[in-house]
Amino acid sequence: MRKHHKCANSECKTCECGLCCTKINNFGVKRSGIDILKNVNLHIHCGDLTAIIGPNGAGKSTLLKAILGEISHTGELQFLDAQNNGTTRPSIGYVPQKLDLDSSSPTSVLDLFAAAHTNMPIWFSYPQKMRERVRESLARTQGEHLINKRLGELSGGELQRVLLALALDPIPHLLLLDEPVSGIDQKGLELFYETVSTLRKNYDLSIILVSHDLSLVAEYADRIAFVNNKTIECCGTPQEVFTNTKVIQTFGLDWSNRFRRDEKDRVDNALMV
Ligand SMILES: Nc1ncnc2c1ncn2[C@@H]1O[C@H](COP(=O)(O)OP(=O)(O)OP(=O)(O)O)[C@@H](O)[C@H]1O
Repeated sequence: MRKHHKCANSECKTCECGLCCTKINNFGVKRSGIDILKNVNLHIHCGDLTAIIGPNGAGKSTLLKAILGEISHTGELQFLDAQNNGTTRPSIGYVPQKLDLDSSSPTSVLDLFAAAHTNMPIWFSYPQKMRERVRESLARTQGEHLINKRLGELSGGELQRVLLALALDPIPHLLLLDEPVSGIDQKGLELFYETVSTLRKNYDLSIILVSHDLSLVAEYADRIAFVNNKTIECCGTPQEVFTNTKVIQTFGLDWSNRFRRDEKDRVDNALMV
């Protein structure tokens, strides 16, 4: 049983973490009358990083948006605490794949947090307490120094860290991350995976991460769900998923071709039992 750190579920004071669970039961999504997802079932335990992989257009982002309630779906989203009591809906933090920002806007990182947490007009000077809270939030993702920066001047990786800190304030039951496909270099991506991995341990977070980087997924994910043909075709540990025939066929997985030499070594190490 996983040792209790600090449960992501604020209502769950005594649980041994690893026992809270978010259940996606029989999800279906139609867009413009066409099925995008059908019969999707997934259970996510707190403290687990679950990566969603699949070919382009398979429905990975659609699944996140459906869980978030941004697009309508059939089926049920259920949160069960350690005593197996269902709550109506888990609280959800979300980091989108991209954000369209006006680079000339004067809005700062502090303004963004203030807008999310208060209804103070942004020309007010913020109380010291608010600044401290924002600094603390940003510290979770090593972003304290970004507090006074304008959003438009943040790099892709910095913006991702700010959005991650915002999604964690307050700590949600479930954290949804849609990995950016552009704007972040490999080093920035690795830092992001490391931060996410540490956060899930420290806060026993349930995390769903849509990813396009199979080697980082192999290294950091506890479980992987493979979305293909409108549903989850296979779900399990990295080793189970990356040795699944459908996954191998879909990604043309010949490790020696798919990954650079150094990446291949990392994947092979991550897959070793
Ligand atoms: N508003 C919409 N109306 C109709 N079809 C849509 C709409 N939005 C997305 N789709 C379709 O739904 C399918 C799934 O899209 P989605 O963005 O979820 O895929 P994805 O797996 O996240 O892709 P990628 O890896 O390229 O980011 C695609 O075929 C897409 O064209």
